[in-house]
Amino acid sequence: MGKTLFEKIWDAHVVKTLDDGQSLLYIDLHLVHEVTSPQAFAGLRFAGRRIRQPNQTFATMDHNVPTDNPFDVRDQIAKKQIETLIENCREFGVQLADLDSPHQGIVHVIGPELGLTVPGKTIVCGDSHTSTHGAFGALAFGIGTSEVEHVLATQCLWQTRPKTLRIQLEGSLAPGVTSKDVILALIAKYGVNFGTGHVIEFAGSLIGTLTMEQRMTICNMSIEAGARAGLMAPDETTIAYVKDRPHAPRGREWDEAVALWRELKSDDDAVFDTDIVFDVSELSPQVTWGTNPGMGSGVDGTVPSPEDFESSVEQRAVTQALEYMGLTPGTKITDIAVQHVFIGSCTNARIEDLRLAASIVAGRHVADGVRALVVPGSKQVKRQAESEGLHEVFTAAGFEWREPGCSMCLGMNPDTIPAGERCASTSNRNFEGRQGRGARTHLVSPAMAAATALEGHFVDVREFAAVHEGGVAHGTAR
Ligand SMILES: CC(C)[C@H](C(=O)O)[C@@H](O)C(=O)O
Ligand code: SF4
Repeated sequence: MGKTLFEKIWDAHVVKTLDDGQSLLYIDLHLVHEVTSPQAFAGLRFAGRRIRQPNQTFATMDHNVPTDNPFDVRDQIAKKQIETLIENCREFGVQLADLDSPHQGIVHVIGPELGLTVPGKTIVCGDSHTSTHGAFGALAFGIGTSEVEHVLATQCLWQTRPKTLRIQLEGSLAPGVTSKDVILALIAKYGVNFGTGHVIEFAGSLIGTLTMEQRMTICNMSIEAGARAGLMAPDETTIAYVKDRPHAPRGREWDEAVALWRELKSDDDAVFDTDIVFDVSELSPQVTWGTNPGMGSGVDGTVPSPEDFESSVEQRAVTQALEYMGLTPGTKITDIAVQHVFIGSCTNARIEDLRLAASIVAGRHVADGVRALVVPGSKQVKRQAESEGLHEVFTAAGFEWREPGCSMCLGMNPDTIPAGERCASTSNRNFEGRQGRGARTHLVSPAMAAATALEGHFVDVREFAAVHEGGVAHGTAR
């Protein structure tokens, strides 16, 4: 019997397996940020240990960074975490994309950008959206702070072998529908737990048509389906993306690596624990109406009623969600007005996301009463966007143009939404209080966020001329 992609990477990294099924995995890349690392470094220091492989450890700061002025950290806890990361990296010899580094940015944006993320690697970070890196055919998952310490000290990690789930994405996306809509629709259909205990391999004919950035958006949110990780087999698009990036292999090492990467795919006769086929051709742009990423519908839909759901557990969850969100069943999604729009986060703050949003707002203006923010995912994304003049398109339209960081994705820095107000957000989580106490988050694609900012309420981006003129085909607008 053949092997799945996951099994190939897993088997190549197992150092030893115990009778109870736990395996010790070798970790190729350990990404670190300021929020989940302080106790881990403190533990190392306490035990008098050093880092096993400092060259395979890379740190950045993102969650706490104020995006109006990164050097003016007003919050004392944030300041302490940022300073502590700087000290820890110095003491333990870890490479750090500091606030003044040209490489600083959201950890899941900079890993791929710098060529740290490559096919076949095992990648961990004390952060759930580490699943993003799976788009390269790397086995990448989030770990807790005590595991961060374990990996720092040993470069290994104990894990139970997850099950495998394949999702075959078939068909092609309509103009204005993006990979963000694919993952939101999948989670809306199957729920936030369907991936629990599994590593998802996204396969099917759609993947080959997507850019790396679009693929990352899907893998980023596989964690919101409950999965341990999301994976996609590397192909020529992956290889072209990685080539010549600062940390990518070079010369003979590159040739050898590419030869191995071309073998990294599930064998034809590989068997998955679960197999799903999902047709994307009829998808509409998605908008979440509730308080988990699975509570969503097409923009052409309406807010559901608790009675539309079968189980009493779901009915209660929906009742509570609608109350928190201040929504009435039957309301058209397009009748929901927003006061804030956030284009950013590790899900959708890469250059293609910004190009797509800019193509929609170009020459137009943000609606009255709407505050709109664009927060590039990294310094590199920001530089690239500015070299293309995108910042001018955004600022002329009334958007704020910020410095890189997690920003409004979560309320750990000054960018928050006031209680009771509504935000169309390109991020990945819409939990209660996620963007600030009492804040109401609606998850959407960058195209939808841009269109919503202009109208002041949700609107079907497929009605925008830019979508049809410039070929805003699932997010590749230039
Ligand atoms: C702060 C961090 C631990 C957290 C995570 O693990 O995902 C954050 O990045 C998030 O998106 O909620
Ligand atoms: S951008 Fe949001 S989801 Fe991504 S790492 Fe930061 S807080 Fe987490």
